Amino acid sequence: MSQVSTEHQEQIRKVLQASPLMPVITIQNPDHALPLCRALVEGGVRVLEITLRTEHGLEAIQSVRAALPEAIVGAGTVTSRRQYRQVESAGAQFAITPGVTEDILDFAMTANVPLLPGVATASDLMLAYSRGYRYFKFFPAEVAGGTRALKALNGPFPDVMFCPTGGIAQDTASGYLQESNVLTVGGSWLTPAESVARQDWAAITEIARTSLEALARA
Ligand SMILES: O=C(O)C(=O)C[C@H](O)[C@H](O)COP(=O)(O)O
Repeated sequence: MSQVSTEHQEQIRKVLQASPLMPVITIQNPDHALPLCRALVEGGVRVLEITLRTEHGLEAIQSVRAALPEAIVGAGTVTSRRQYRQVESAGAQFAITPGVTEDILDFAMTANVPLLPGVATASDLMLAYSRGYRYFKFFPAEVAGGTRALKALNGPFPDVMFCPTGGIAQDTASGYLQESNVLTVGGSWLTPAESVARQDWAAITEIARTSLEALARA
């Protein structure tokens, strides 16, 4: 079986180590992409997951990459080869899938940018682990067992590290980060829809800053 390159795995490790928080960003209005991402970076959070949940995702990746060189931009909700190629062309520095298929795991090995595959079960993990993947998004984290599931998965897979995402909030993030197999935590709580709709970028910066401060105290 083909194996993912150590270079791709190194790149993903560096991304996950660059920030304890990874905001999950869904762009409803293309004009919001840049000020929103700038606000997060100003608050100290520079690894960003911009999802393809809306039609504005690709354009947002492109504009943020061009205007915010200090940010590390990943593309989320990638579920097909076609989308993988599109996010690479838009300039994404890594891709994230909510789950795994053999097809996407194999395709990602041949791609230019590395994949952070999403897993929810030991079976998902085995599919990717056998191909050399060691870094994963754990999704949907809260409903798939939260920190107890991560502790349990650490038994059979002690050399695997996670970015849990899904249902995590500011006050539960630190509990996840205390797990030995968690490098960073993802979520949409860093970009509340009401603040974005009001274009209250100062509030976004403040949430990023206070979330980081809370982790530093924990
Ligand atoms: O869109 C995707 O590709 C996903 O994998 C799902 C998101 O990462 C989570 O749904 C975010 O979870 P919340 O923080 O609970 O909003």
